[in-house]
Amino acid sequence: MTQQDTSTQADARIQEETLAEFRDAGALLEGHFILSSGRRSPVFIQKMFIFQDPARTERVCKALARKAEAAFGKIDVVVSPAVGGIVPGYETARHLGAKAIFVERVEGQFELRRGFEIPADARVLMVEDIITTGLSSRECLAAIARYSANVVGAACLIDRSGGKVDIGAPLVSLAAIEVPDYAADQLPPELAAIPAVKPGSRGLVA
Ligand SMILES: O=P(O)(O)OC[C@H]1O[C@H](OP(=O)(O)OP(=O)(O)O)[C@H](O)[C@@H]1O
Ligand SMILES: O=C(O)c1cc(=O)[nH]c(=O)[nH]1
Ligand SMILES: [Mg+2]
Repeated sequence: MTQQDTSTQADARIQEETLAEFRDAGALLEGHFILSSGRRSPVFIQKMFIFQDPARTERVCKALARKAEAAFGKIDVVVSPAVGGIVPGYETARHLGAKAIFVERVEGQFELRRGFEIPADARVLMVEDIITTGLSSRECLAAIARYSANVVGAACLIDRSGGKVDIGAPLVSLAAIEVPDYAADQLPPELAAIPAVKPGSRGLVA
């Protein structure tokens, strides 16, 4: 067996364990969901059902830290997009021995606030919770780029594009699965028949 076979098997095991954590947490929801990108899906991965359980969060983020470290080496600073990225960013940073900071939306645009800074020589990892189209990740990376930071890679818990998305930085995920989503004006009839809900925070007004 080659080294590549061994790492493919390890990745498959990590993917199974990660999906089992989400399933056991009741985080794999079915219905009609409006995603952050505006696309619609019959499936929503409610990551907060993982993050409300510190022990479960520790297990998945420890695995993400090990995978990110193997791919990108030493990390000094983890930057995550609020809201969903804050908890996994912090917990992954804890296992990497790195700092954890986040960008948040100010009039719709991600910015570093609260006095957060990225040292010029820091090796930065962007940590997302779930990636669908990669829009939020690209916006987060664009915000980080304004600080001339050295982004060495990105990591997420679940990549819903099945590994197809290009966020403009090398990406590792614990699980890469293809989940269907549709343009709002191209809904299959069974989805159109269900009232839509929007669980995420993009575009929320107080
Ligand atoms: O790859 P994308 O198409 O951008 O979708 C994924 C993004 O959607 C969710 O965030 P959302 O904006 O819904 O808000 P949240 O972080 O508060 O959950 C999730 O946390 C990712 O940031
Ligand atoms: O695309 C999204 O907005 C999205 C999908 C998903 O399954 N979970 C989530 O938190 N966001
Ligand atoms: Mg988010």
